[in-house]
Amino acid sequence: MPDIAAVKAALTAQRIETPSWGYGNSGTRFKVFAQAGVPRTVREKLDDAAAVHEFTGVAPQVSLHIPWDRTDDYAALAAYAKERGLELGAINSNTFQDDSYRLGSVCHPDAAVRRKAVDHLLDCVDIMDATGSRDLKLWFADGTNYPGQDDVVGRQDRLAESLSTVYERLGEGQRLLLEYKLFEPAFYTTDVPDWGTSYAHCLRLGPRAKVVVDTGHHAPGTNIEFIVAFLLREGRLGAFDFNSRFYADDDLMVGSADPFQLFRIMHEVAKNGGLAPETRVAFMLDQCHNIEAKVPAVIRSVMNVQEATAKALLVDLDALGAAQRGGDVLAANAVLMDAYNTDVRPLLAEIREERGLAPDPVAAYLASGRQERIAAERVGGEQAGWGA
Ligand SMILES: O=C[C@H](O)[C@H](O)[C@H](O)[C@H](O)CO
Ligand SMILES: [Zn+2]
Ligand SMILES: [Zn+2]
Repeated sequence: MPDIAAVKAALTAQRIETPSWGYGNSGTRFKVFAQAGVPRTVREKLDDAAAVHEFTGVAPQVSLHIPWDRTDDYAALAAYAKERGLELGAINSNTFQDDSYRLGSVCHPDAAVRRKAVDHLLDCVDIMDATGSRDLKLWFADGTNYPGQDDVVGRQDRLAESLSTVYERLGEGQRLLLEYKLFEPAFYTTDVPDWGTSYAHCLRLGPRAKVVVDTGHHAPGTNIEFIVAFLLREGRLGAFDFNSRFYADDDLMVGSADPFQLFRIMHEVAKNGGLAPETRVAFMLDQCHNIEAKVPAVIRSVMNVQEATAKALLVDLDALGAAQRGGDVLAANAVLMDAYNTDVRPLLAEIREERGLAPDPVAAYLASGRQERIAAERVGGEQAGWGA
């Protein structure tokens, strides 16, 4: 049976990184709904991230997205975050919102456009030097919409060349994380469409290049936990972009669409050393709260990851191993389902209370009146959102 003290220690040590853009306005091509109290500045986004950490105790890092979070003094921004108990986490590049990237960025046929994209990526590494961030997170919208539009191998050559230029620039302790995505905004080929393509480029680059698994970026029915287990075995799982979806890259609250899938993923993570600090897997959220209140939604998402992790840590690995070695299919499956069907909310409430936190962070946040306060204070100015 799992050692409860060890389970509690692992849950207390968990670190979940929240996305700055999750606090801003977001939507779809049909509508971006503005909400009262939405941040207007990167510092107000950090204030919201600090509130999530204040109520959950396990969200001390926040990812930035450049240029959405561009500022004049990143060292000062890091100090602002530190004063609020936060660290600036992954730096996300953005080579998908400039007109010159219509036919791609690092894979674009035109060398001048590729140069522009690579210069932006190098700027992001400069920002990492200033913020103390260790991870450069790269997602490319690059791809094609019609057969024949461009040369598949040619685009891979351009991608490899661009990535190696950036990899060479990485400083001490810094990593390059390459995110894949099946489709959107490209609808025929995507230049980094799946884990295999990202993994192959990472192998070619070197040991500090790792794969990002965004849980919304797979074809329906993909066994994501297999990919996670494989990458952990290879030492190439760099990070998660957690969210959930019913159809495509819906970016809904992690665990809201398929909590069993999240549990299966966290089972492979916990079982294969993915929670160990030295493995350096970053657990990030990548979500957009188009219609729901944003800070409570991020708090709920952090709790969903905690619950899936707690269930995964309660798997009786000895019993599971024995059943697997004995070929006892039903017993092996039952071991996992026992853990999954365990209500871990009392355990998590107990851990929070032992840390001086409220047992139910969402209820405590809503009762704090902070949501009403920021809605009253954050009037005027331009609300943050995609592209703002
Ligand atoms: O679909 C886009 C990817 O998930 C990226 O991680 C992107 O940078 C992020 O979603 C912000 O839009
Ligand atoms: Zn993502
Ligand atoms: Zn995505």
